[in-house]
Amino acid sequence: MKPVSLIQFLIEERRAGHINAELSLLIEVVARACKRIAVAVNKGALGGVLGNAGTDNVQGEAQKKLDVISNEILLEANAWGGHLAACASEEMEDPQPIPDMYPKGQHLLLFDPLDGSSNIDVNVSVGTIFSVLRCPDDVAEAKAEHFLQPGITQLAAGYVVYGPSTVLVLTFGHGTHEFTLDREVGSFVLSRRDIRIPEATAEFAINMSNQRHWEAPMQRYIGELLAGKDGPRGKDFNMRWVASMVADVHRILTRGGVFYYPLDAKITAKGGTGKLRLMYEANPMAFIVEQAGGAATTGREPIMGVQPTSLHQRVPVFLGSKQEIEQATHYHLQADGAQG
Ligand SMILES: O=P(O)(O)OC[C@H]1O[C@](O)(COP(=O)(O)O)[C@@H](O)[C@@H]1O
Ligand SMILES: [Mg+2]
Ligand SMILES: [Mg+2]
Repeated sequence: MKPVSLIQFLIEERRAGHINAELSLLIEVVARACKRIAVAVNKGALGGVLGNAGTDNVQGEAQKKLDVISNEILLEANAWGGHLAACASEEMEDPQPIPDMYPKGQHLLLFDPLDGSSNIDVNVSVGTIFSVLRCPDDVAEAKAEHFLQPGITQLAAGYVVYGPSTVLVLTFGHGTHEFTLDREVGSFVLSRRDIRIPEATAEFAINMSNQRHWEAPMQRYIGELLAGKDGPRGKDFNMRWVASMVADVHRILTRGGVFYYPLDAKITAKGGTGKLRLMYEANPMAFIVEQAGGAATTGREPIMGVQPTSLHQRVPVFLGSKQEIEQATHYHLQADGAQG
């Protein structure tokens, strides 16, 4: 079979009426920016890109040099094309409108420029996550409030994993597709069309060090997985935790599995609502996973049904193989019912 490039795929999607020319350009621009990020990540110590930037982001987290570099690459690439009204990022408190000197478009782009920051310095996979929304009509200057749309309204979502190979995964709501970067040619080439996540799995991903802080239904669910063949589930489960959501989700899209970042007492004690960010981590990943036949909830409701109230809002994240996500969500709702 002849290789299908990302550009060719985007043309096909336009012909099928799944996207318009502006969204196609937006994806091309994001993919090009991610190729530049891949080069920076790949240079590592030789490019002087490792280590801390010496600044904190809006969430009070120490920024790595690559967090800042990746954010700048994405902003610069997207400023001029006429395909966007504004960008919002994990690394910026407020959205950045397209400068007045450039034409404005109809789309809003949200991104986590570098996901898995703690893995940068140890040469483990990191990534970029993005989500695309439509800017409401008649908005002269897009502000945070215009981004506050539930995940169900996303027009596109994707991520790029910078691992042994650089891989882009994309959805427009018509299946989830994977492209691998051909470094010699410099283009993304379709490597899997219409990815499917198996409904059942025997592999889970969670940061077990938080176990004692979890809510009772989470303790119960993971306890049953750990009990394996001897417990109520009657089968053994394996565990993986990369600590880069992109890499953990990519494994799930490759061989099935589930990923959990539940609420815990450490988070709630600080008034928090989760660890992962709704608008540029949870929503795009939920869209990608659901389009591949998986499920994505907060443990209580579908992630993409959550009405955002702020740009950097955090939510618990349960996603992956359907049967497990349904079971874990059922335990939470059952516990809520018993309490209420
Ligand atoms: O430090 P922990 O608890 O293992 O958390 C890891 C999680 O945090 C994240 O790194 C958060 O993303 P950022 O690196 O973009 O802040 C996820 O990718 C990952 O799943
Ligand atoms: Mg992240
Ligand atoms: Mg990040």
